[in-house]
Amino acid sequence: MADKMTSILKKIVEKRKLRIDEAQRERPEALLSAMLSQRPMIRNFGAGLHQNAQKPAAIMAEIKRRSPSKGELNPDLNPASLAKAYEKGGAAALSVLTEPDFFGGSLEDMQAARSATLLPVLRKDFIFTPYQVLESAAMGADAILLIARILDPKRHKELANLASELGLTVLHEIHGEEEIFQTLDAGARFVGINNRDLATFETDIRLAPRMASLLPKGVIAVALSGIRGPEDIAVSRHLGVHSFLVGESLVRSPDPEKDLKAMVESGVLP
Ligand SMILES: O=C(O)c1ccccc1NCC(=O)[C@H](O)[C@H](O)COP(=O)(O)O
Repeated sequence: MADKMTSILKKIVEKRKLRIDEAQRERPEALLSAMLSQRPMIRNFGAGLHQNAQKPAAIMAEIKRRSPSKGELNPDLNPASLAKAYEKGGAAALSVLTEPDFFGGSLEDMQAARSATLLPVLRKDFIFTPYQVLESAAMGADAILLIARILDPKRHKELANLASELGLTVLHEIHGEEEIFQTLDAGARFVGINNRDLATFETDIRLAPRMASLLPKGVIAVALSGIRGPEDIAVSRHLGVHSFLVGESLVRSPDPEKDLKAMVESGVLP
């Protein structure tokens, strides 16, 4: 395990280890492998993401009940109806938090959201074991998140390779420049740049465009965290990032379909 984690990440990972032990007792690897033949047809997660200023913004709309930085966001959230609103609002994909202890999520939330729409789904979790990658595929995810900061380079590559063998797309998350090499070495095609500093919880929406300019051509940058509305999307697009992950502002919205539409349509160049 990488020794570059903030204290919140350490806490989440420690708790996750206990949950993985429980899951392995409940659904051993052999069972997950058997389930693979019955998983739903994989949806193309990467197809909707882009870095084209002329297209509407590509937005992964997130489903999360609470977070360490903001506490309860929407305790009454219904994953299926929120997913439908996101689909109508023009989401490129769904991102569903499945971590239970800090975000109130579950694999059931992911499955309910996915079944309600035709959108591809990212399992948003803290993944650091091959078991979790297999579990994601068996439980119907189309894509997984791999966070560079919680992985050492060897494990990062191993998990990315396994995901690809299982037909899953990987969104690689980085925050610091020093994580770029590790991520590219793991074969990244989609790199999520987290605008939120997980040591302080401060967000800076200019971070993603700055870091995106350091990525090689052909790698798609996705701005993660802290996007509050169409103005933030327009600023980021002006600075060169056109794909986004938006959580809190949509989850708290009284009309997520309308708000998402406004974000999707924001900052398109004529
Ligand atoms: O959001 C947190 O407090 C947090 C703390 C520790 C690890 C991860 C955390 N967030 C996960 C995310 O990456 C966000 O859910 C995602 O980028 C969406 O961000 P936002 O639009 O600001 O809700």
